[in-house]
Amino acid sequence: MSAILSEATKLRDQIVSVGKSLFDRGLTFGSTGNISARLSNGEILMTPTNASLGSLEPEHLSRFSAEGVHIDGDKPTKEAFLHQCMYCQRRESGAVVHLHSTHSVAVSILANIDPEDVLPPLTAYYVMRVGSLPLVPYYPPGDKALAEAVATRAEKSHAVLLANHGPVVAGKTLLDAQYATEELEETAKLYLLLHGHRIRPLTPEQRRALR
Ligand SMILES: O=C(CO)COP(=O)(O)O
Ligand SMILES: [Zn+2]
Repeated sequence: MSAILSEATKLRDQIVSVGKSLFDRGLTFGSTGNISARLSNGEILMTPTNASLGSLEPEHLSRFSAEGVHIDGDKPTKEAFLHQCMYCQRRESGAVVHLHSTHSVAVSILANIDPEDVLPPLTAYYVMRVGSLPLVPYYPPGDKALAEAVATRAEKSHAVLLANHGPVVAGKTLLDAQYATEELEETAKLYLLLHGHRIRPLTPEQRRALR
């Protein structure tokens, strides 16, 4: 019991510090974005709705039972169902990060992107941390249909891009999810920087060698 309590305390503190780090570096803004992390007993901690990731408070995080019932804490993010869908599809995941990071959102608005895999394999780290990135069709934030559309793609990829909205990334740990989300944002930035230039992405062979 006390082991799970100290695990929960550590995870709460980690969600707060990751949120602040992402917010302070402009990776999300206002009250956009949400973070969740799963405890070893299956409970899930989530950021509250309308909270700034820059000023989260550990004791105010929303807590869900392993069965998905809101137990305590503030009213959860409106994307709670989306986070739960991600965990259902990816049993090994310990955390999910969703941001409105500018370059990723910009790419999610481009016409003529490949909905099966939005970004080319520009760098090794993108391939290693993100891999493939399906586009989820547009639905309003918090819509159950958005969560269901994420679920159908999450089986194949731990990272998805919500059209005209932003990325959702699952990771084994919160740091894994954070780093992959950051890698995705930097790669989206590179992709936009390279617009109009002839590019030389990694070859299929180079990509395969990184797996
Ligand atoms: O990013 C968001 C919705 O997609 C923010 O919503 P919440 O404030 O409810 O977490
Ligand atoms: Zn959002």
